[in-house]
Amino acid sequence: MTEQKKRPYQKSNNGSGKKTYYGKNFDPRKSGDTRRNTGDGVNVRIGQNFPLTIKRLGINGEGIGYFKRKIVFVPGVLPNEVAVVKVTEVEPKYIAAKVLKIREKSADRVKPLDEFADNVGGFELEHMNYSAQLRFKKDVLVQSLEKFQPKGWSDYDIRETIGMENPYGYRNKAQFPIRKIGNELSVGMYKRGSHELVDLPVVRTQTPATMKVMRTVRELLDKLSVSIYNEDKNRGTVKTIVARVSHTTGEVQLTFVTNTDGFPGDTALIEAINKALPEVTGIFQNYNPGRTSLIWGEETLKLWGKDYIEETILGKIFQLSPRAFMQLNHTQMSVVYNQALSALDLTHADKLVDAYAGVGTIGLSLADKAGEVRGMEIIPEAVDDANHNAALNHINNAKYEVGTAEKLFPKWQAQGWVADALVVDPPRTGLDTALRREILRTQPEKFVYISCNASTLARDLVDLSKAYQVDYIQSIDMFPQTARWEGVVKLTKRQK
Ligand SMILES: C[S@@+](CC[C@H](N)C(=O)[O-])C[C@H]1O[C@@H](n2cnc3c(N)ncnc32)[C@H](O)[C@@H]1O
Repeated sequence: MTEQKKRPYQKSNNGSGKKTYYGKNFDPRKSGDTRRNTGDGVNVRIGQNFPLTIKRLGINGEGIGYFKRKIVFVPGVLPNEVAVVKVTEVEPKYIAAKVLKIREKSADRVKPLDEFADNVGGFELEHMNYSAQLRFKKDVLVQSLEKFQPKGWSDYDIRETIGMENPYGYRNKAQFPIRKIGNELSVGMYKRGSHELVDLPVVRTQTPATMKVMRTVRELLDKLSVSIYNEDKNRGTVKTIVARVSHTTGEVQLTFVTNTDGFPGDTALIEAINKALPEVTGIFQNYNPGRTSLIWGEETLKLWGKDYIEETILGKIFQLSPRAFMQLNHTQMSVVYNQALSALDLTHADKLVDAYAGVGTIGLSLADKAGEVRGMEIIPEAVDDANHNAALNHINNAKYEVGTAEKLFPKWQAQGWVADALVVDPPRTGLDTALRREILRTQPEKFVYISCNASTLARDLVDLSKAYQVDYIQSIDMFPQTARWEGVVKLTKRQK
């Protein structure tokens, strides 16, 4: 088979007059062909260096500059900086590059507290001072609105991002793979764009409690010679360690994700954990065999201790089993829910729908302000937890059902249960088209959209703004030091 046939993805004229075919993973350095005319007359090759002025940050926190009018993405740089960069990827629509040297530094640049921040994912903004990070999060929203242009967007009241007093130590769950590298155990995160695991003794965005458990468990696994997963051979037992702490009680739930059904050495390990870490109140095994990009498998077994940890949110208690979803930042989660509460302005006559409910944290927190609450969620265990949490808090006016928002919302309306108020909190993909259509058809009086993706929010607002006006958008920083955005939108029905 010829080279062309193997890589039929995209064509490029490499300047020689011949057509060359490049695949997604094609590395021209290995083929000896390093020149790329990217189809727009811009000749650039992988490995080429040039100085670049950074104009702004993109939605993933990467710096954006232009090389001969072509967009260049560079992680780790800030607006107004001038950097010498080296091209790592050339694509028809963009160039990717890495920084070699920063010639002119931004006044917003700070030294990251996490020394590995430039290397592993999840710390995209740690080199930027915190007030600049908050400005960036407002800007991400503006960029998305500018791109999709929902009705009236340029007049939206976009409020200053609510940040944290201390933008560190907020992550209440650590989920770290573990591998044996040489004679050492590494527990941490993968290097950006690679499969190289970096051992992380300190991660400043994590709560100290999760890191203490992580590091102590690493030592105990080593001391007791517990079998560790070897990915190359697809053998061994412990793959991932998950530690989740309750902000309310300080209790830690510990889960070992394993490659094997059995867990040799677990009795001695549990005994040692009990002695060294009294804050661990429940230990679980989740079985997830083989090479897979999914962290969790289907089966979870309690090895020792309590079934749940308990968390309090706006005065309500929530029991969390190992797989139950809970926002990672307890402090900012309360800010988001309070924002939703004040934007909804519920009365005891209101029927409220809590769409994309997880374990019911939003609807149950708001239940005593509403007449009735119904929620839906696609994960059956989460729905069981939501109904269980309703009973635990003596909430009699809320019930949760398994199913998609796009199916159940219209079904309830058709059955005569018509919502006065709606809160949606979808995953990053945003609202399903069918749900948007149904919202436009039924137009609940009160409507709040909680979003974790400015881009899909802006897309959804193109539809929703046909019937609703956007009163304001409040960004809330749920993930300091990262580029991730979160916000609450208050929508009001347009006057006919
Ligand atoms: C961003 S989480 C929000 C969870 C919850 N509201 C909270 O604050 O913890 C989104 C939830 O939507 C659920 N989900 C995803 N697609 C859904 C759909 N089409 N209909 C209903 N729920 C869905 C996910 O399982 C997940 O629990």
